[in-house]
Amino acid sequence: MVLTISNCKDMISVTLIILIGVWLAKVILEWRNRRIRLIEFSKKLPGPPTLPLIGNALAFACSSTETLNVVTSLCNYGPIFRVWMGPKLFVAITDPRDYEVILTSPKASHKGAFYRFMKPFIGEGLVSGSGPTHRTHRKIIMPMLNVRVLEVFIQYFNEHSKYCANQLEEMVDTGEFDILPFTAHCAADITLETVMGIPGTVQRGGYKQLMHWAERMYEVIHTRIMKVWLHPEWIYSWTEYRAQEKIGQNVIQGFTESAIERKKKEHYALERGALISNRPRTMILEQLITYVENTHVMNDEELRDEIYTVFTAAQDTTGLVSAFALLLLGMHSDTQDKVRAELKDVVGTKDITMEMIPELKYLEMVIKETLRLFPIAPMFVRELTGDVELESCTLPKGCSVAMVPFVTHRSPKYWMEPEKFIPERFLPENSQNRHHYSFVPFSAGTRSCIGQKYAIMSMKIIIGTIVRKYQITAKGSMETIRLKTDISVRSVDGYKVSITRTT
Ligand code: HEM
Repeated sequence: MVLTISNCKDMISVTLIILIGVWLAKVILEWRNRRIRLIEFSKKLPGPPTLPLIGNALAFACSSTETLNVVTSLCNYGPIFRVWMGPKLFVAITDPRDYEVILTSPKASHKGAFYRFMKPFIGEGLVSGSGPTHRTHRKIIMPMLNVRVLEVFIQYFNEHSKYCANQLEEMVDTGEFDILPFTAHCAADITLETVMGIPGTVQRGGYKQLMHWAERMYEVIHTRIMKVWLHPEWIYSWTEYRAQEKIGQNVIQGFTESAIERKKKEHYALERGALISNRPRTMILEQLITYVENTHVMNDEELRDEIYTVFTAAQDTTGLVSAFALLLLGMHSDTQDKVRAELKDVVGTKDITMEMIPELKYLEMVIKETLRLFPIAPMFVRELTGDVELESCTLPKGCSVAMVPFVTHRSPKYWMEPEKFIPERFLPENSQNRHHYSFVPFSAGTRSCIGQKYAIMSMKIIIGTIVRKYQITAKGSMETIRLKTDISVRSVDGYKVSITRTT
């Protein structure tokens, strides 16, 4: 038989079709087996009754004021339980021993699928990305927040905190007001300066659009995560949320790109000697540009997403936790007096220096206690890339694991009088018998917060500068603070305080 070219082509096509068919069948079979395994495993766990197709999704389709109540009440199913969000299995855990296993396991370093809803705003930056690119970028960015760098940043922490305290002058003896806009704008100026390397003028009324979207973005992301019918792209793209997302994306990306362009021009001008600066190039964006120009390890898009990720991760959190801490100090005047006495002792009337930071021990306990009661990330999720063995069971590959610090931080199993604000519980002698992972406001392990030192330092200076100058009072008590969540934990009624000058 003569083998013609067309015969040959036919044979190749048939072979290709067979190979693709075999590969497809293998993929489908593996997927089916994985699903059967997940379903069988889920049957062994306690959890709320499920509906066909949507599972428990309706329980989460609630308002942001109800989300934490829903999650807290689900935790009554025990330290490990299951929830189905449509086709996705979530195993929720609240035991610190299980946190330790998950947070230190290389098979649990992938962020859950829902983090992809953050991508329109922060791309695949450190918070939302996973895999080898994430590991490389983390290795590059983490050392950029070292002590030597923080020594340069402290000047900006002080400068903007003092501006904030001066702005509060106009609120003295005027009655109740919300302190969050003051601390949030102060934190924004600090982060603009130290992360982007550009003058922070939010407290002077600058960057209004950016600030609006920096906050609104979390509400949009949270809504999509919680409402399972908004997950498919073909539905979401028809909604008002997508239209809003586009506007926010343009503002955020436009702002970040122009900051990068300015800094790149500055970088080249300094290289050419056309510009002279007496300041070290330590702001995160400046460090990153120098690194990328030398190594070409990130493209422009990655650089943009990483820098905005660090900006928002630092700004939203430090402003919010400072407001919570001031609210709590307003409700606990004895604690506030102790903080002020320590500040008088350690700092006097000077600026807070690097050497003074570790000496502000009581203030640190106040910040930790605030983070215990109001962990900014009330829950974090990992997707397992392999089986992981806990004490009680083996979690199967492919399931999502939700850790719930909001519940663990308030559990009577690990904390005495958990609903009370008692900073002294963080004294070394009172912490000895506590499991290390019972307090995880910054997460832990390979995906822990890279800005922990920056955060504690900047918050000590924001809170310390305000408390030195003003006596704060707040009505109500811990029990009366109503909470909502839009990724972060927030107070429904704001952070209402009154201030008078300290004598
Ligand atoms: C009170 C302040 C802060 C709190 C409570 C906090 C908390 C957290 C938590 C819980 C995570 C893990 C989130 C998850 O697994 O989904 C995280 C990650 C992260 N944080 Fe923070 N953070 C704070 C401040 C900061 C600051 C000041 C920066 C930067 C200067 C920063 C940068 C980051 C980054 C880049 C990640 C992602 C790390 C990774 O996955 O590799 N954070 N933070």
